[in-house]
Amino acid sequence: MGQLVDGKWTTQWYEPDPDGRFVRSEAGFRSWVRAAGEGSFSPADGRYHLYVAWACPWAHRTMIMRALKGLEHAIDVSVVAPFMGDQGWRFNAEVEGATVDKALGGEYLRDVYLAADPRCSGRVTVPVLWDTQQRTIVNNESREIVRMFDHEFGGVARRDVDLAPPALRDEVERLIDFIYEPINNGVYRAGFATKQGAYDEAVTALFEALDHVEGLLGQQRWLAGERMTEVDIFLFTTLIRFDLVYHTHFKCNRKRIVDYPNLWGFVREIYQLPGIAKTCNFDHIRKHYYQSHETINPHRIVAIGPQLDLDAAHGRERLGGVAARAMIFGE
Ligand SMILES: N[C@@H](CCC(=O)N[C@@H](CS)C(=O)NCC(=O)O)C(=O)O
Repeated sequence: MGQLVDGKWTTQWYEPDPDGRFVRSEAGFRSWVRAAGEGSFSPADGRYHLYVAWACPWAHRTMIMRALKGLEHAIDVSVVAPFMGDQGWRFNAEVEGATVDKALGGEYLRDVYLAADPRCSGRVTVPVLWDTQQRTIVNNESREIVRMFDHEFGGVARRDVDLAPPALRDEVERLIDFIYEPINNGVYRAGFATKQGAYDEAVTALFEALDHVEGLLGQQRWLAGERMTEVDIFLFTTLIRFDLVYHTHFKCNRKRIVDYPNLWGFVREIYQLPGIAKTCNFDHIRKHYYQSHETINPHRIVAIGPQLDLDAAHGRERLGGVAARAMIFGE
């Protein structure tokens, strides 16, 4: 684990605030691909390249949106190896499920950042959307990459589905914000806390939010109501990792997701959609978390984890609403 400072790699762990709280830094590349042709990044088949880690919930969001929109043919993907050591994310095609850097051929993910900006400073994170034409990073913030795939690649995408439609847009934004701090980032805030008070604060807010969402998903099929939207993907990528790693490794162990009938059914409905199971690499998820965070797990032992029956009937039809399979795949 490390970061770039003025183009130089430094090996340093996350710096907590004085109260031991984990502080996540802002993504640095924030340009947009625009369908309307404003600006210099326009959508095109084969032009953009996506860098991901199968382990990472933020990268996972973009892989799910790519699959649901039918963008696999248009946006190729390079996958880093699960272990993130002192040198940061690394490409190693000898590890099953990982690839070389197909766009640039470098050894480390930081080489992609340095190709975009030789004097780059900041954390070297996945996901990264790379433009093969201008040879630069367009964006490295998952929320924005998801939105671009959803709205800006219409001419290229094989499936005509909108997961943040105008009538629901404000509600989707509100819900994305609502789940971000206590849930998506909350598991990290619990896991990376270096003082008891910081951990207590994070883990309490996390389970309060999960309890709330459990109640909501007992009344309606999706977070924004009748139909699946982007925010359901954002919740899913945290929940699918929860019982395997966050529960044990990040000490989020008041309950498991399987103990929440509505959350667990919700996870299964999304997991069972065409193309989603193959975006869930449980081997990379387990190895990445348990092996990479030496301060939390110094001997890097990978915990066995529970056996999850993700293919069991999800039973979400009883809530009415729109089945995602019908909405997206017309089945
Ligand atoms: N805000 C970013 C966060 C991305 C992020 O933190 N990714 C993690 C992997 S789960 C990473 O690459 N961390 C490397 C580091 O912090 O050095 C997003 O949502 O895209």
